[in-house]
Amino acid sequence: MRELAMKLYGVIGEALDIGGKEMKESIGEAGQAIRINYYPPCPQPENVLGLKSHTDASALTILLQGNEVEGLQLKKDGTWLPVHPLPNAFMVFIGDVLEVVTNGIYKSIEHRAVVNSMKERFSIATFSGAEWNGNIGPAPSLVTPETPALFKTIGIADFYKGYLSPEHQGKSFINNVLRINSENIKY
Ligand SMILES: O=C(O)CCC(=O)C(=O)O
Ligand SMILES: [Fe+2]
Repeated sequence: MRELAMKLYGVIGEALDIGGKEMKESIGEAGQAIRINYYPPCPQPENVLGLKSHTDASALTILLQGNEVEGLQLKKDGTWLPVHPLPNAFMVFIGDVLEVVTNGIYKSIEHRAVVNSMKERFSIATFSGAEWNGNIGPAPSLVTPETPALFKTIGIADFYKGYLSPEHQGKSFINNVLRINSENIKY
């Protein structure tokens, strides 16, 4: 999974014309975490969420929908869209770290999981994140006089502290704290 994430950073760096090397250096020696989510059947699925709306703090999340039960939803233009599970396919999400590193060119995706009244569901998410001791900020080549830095550069430990603090919901940490001139942003 780590190798796959590193390959994807390389390809994203090429796509942004900054090269894979700078993209990988901006993320640093990527750390890995894994979460296995289990959603038991729920008799009143309309009253609960399996996982509330969030963006991942990772740079990239590689997700396997473990059985072929629908539950994952993505927010697009303000509407929740279901993601039909495909057998043997990984989903790749952009996380908040990659939004910051790409200076807002790649946007982290808001997603959630709903539950099913009859069927259990499980998913396996691997999170590829930034180096624990490093800093996180826009990749240097993506900051130019025409495209000034949209985000501050901060230590990754402070990044996770902010992401996890209870007063922040969804993308409010990167949008309200890390974003420079956040008053100009329309949500
Ligand atoms: O269960 C899913 O499909 C989503 C899991 C997820 O978003 C997460 O673990 O961060
Ligand atoms: Fe997630």
